[in-house]
Formats: sequence, C-alpha cells, structure tokens
Amino acid sequence: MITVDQALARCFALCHPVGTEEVPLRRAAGRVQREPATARLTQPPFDASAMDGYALGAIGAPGASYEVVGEAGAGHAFAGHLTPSQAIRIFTGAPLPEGAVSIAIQEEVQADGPRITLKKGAKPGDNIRPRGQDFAEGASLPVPRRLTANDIALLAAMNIPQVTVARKPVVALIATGDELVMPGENPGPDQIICSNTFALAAMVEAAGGEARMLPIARDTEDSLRTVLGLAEGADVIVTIGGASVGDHDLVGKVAADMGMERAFWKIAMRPGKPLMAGRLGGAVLLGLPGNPVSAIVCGHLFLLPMLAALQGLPALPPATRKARLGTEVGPTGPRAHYMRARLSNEGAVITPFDRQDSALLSILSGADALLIRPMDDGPRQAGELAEYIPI
Ligand SMILES: Nc1nc2c(c(=O)[nH]1)N[C@H]1C(S)=C(S)[C@@H](COP(=O)(O)OP(=O)(O)OC[C@H]3O[C@@H](n4cnc5c(N)ncnc54)[C@H](O)[C@@H]3O)O[C@H]1N2
Ligand code: MOO
Repeated sequence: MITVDQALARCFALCHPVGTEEVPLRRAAGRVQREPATARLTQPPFDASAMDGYALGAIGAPGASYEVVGEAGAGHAFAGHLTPSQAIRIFTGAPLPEGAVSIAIQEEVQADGPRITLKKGAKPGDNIRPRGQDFAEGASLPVPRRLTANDIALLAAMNIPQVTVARKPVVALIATGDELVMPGENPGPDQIICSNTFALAAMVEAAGGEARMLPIARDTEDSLRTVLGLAEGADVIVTIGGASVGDHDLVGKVAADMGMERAFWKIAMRPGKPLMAGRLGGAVLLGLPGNPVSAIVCGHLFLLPMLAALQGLPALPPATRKARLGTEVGPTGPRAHYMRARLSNEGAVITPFDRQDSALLSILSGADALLIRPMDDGPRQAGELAEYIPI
C-alpha cells in the first residue's frame, strides 16, 4: 500500500487548474484570485488628519497660540493656505490644508473664541497620515491568493470593483448504498441516514468549490452507472462508500468499466484505507470509504488540498502544527493513524479520544484536531511533541 504522501502526490498529478472568471467584489470572498489587480489610486490620496483637533501652520511649544481661520472635515477640504500663526479646526479624515505641519488633538488644546493655545508641544507630522502611507497607485496583492475578508477591504480601497478568480470547481458527490436514506426521510429497520455527504458538501463550499449532491446510488452496477453519468461536467467526482472489498463494493469495477484510469486504490492510512483515485472522462474521481469519519478525514487530507490545486494554489498537504501529548499513546503498525483529538491549554496539548471507530461522528464533532500518528511509530509518552492537523 502506498503512503499518504505518495497518494496525495498522485492526486495532485490528476488535478489541472480550472479556468478563470470575473466576479464582483461582493462575490469574491473565499475565491482564489488568479490575475493581479492593481490599485487605481493612492491611499490616502492626500495628507490627512488622523484625529479631531487643529491643523497648525507651525509647530509650537506648550503655550504657543494660533488664530483659527477655518475648518476642514472628511470630504470637505479647507481651500486656503495657513501661515505659521494660523490654525484650522480639523476632523479625522479631512485633507490637510496647505501650510499645515502638525495636528494638535483637541484634548491638548485650550480653545478660546477664535484663538487656541497648546497645552502640550506639537512636533512636525504629529497626527498626520501622509499621502500614500497605505498603498500607492499600481500596487497589487500577490496572486494566486485565497481572498479573505481583509483582502476584500483592501481591494475595495484600491477602487477595484471586480477581480479575476478561479472558476468554482464543480464537485459531484455520490453516496452509495442500499442502506442510505436522506435526512428527514423515514429509515427502514435496516437503513441509516446518509450523513458524510453533507459534511463534504460543506467543506467543498467553504473551500471555494460548488458541491452538487447527486441522488444516492443503490448497490447495483446499473444504479451506480446511472448516477456516475449524472456527474457529467463535474471537475471532481467524489463517490462515498462501496470502495472496499465486499460483494457490494462496486465503485472500482463500475468506474473501470466506464473508462476510469486508476491512479491508486488503498493506502496505508487509518481511517481511509480503501481510498481510490483516478480520472474518469474529464473529471478527477476520488473514491472515499463509506464510513462517515473515514470519508470526512479523507476529505480533509485529500479533497481540500486537491480543490486548492484545482483553483491554482500551490499543491501542498494540509498544514500541520505541533502540540504535546496529553496522554500516552500506543504503537501504530503498518498504517498511519489520523486520530480524532482535542486541543487544550490554548493549543499546547493534544489528547486523542479513547474511541476511534470510524463510524463515530459524535467523536468527530467533539474533535478540533487530527493527531497524526506516523506508520510504524512506537509508543509515545505524555508530554512528547506530536504533529496534528487542525480541523
Ligand atoms: N474484509 C474487509 N472489510 C473491510 C475492510 C477490509 O479491508 N477488509 N475495510 C474496512 C474499512 S477500513 C472501511 S473504511 C470500510 C469502507 O468500506 P466501503 O468504502 O466499501 O464503504 P461501505 O461498505 O459502503 O460503508 C461502510 C460503512 O459506512 C456507512 N456509510 C456508507 N455511506 C454512508 C453515508 N453516505 N453516510 C453515512 N454512512 C455511510 C455504511 O452504512 C457502512 O456502515 O470497509 C471496511 N470493511
Ligand atoms: O480505513 Mo477505514 O477508513 O479504517 O475505517
């Protein structure tokens, strides 16, 4: 069986970046900007006041006094030129008038009719935001880049109303199994509710993709072939279940009959051993194991990095961090073990749950990390450093 790293490298080799589209800023959060956009103006476009107070025509020591000759507010410049003995009333965001060298905040000024007197000395440049201190016309964000809310604010300030982003990769999600019914339906006595597809759809959408939840494929070759046919046009086809060695595990066979070129099947990982990947028509096919937690863990380890690569971001494994084990852990054996775990002490300590059966969604829901136990690792003591993936 190949390792997790080898499997991920083969998954990346199947992923070619999707094309681009222009979207308005309001639709750009979470998308991957692919082409640079340059600032159409300099910010601030003028020297501006950072505080409410007085713009002074000259610096001054405590006791210096000035004649107040006008007023400037945000959006309302003062047209005149200050001489050294003059000041104007000024508010935050207002353009600095010509001749102004410093701004005294109003709390540090004694106002008396048309005159002010400084209570504290004023130095050159005090409380002034110089023109261009944020960015200059022509500046741009490095791309490719997944746009955060903060990036969107910067792009807006740059007067960029729309950006060129990766088209949303379309991910067709196909649950398989006669035992499955959708949430809200009445399961028969031998049936359960289809769950992991909902997690995967949420993960895809949070990662900038478009999830298409197809009808559940039943455990017949015909049903699976029909539903796989419905995935036409998707960039990624994710099947869930039917990946193992049982008589009803049909995904590998049916996909092969339909022309899938298989990149691998089975990896040295727990949960997720029966993972499969390949190309089917124009799509990448990722065959996830059916156990709810196995499918979702494989979603974190494989599907999300593949979605990033499809959007044009670097092909990288999930980011890992380190924490100290909160308890001793046993040896691992021939498969790497991704254990549901909880972080404590502000992320300094990681403790895996006792129960790790890959059917336990309640444990997954209580976890905020996957503790990575490498394959063939020995027992580890509490306090030793270990790697984990935040989830
Ligand atoms: N003899 C062997 N049996 C199994 C092996 C093995 O190596 N030899 N591997 C085990 C491992 S590990 C896993 S993981 C599972 C994966 O099997 P499949 O991918 O074929 O999944 P299914 O059999 O279809 O389902 C497994 C389990 O998960 C439930 N399920 C399936 N889909 C969903 C869904 N969308 N939502 C909720 N639950 C789902 C299904 O009812 C089963 O209980 O195979 C082991 N067996
Ligand atoms: O590998 Mo299975 O995914 O352990 O449960």
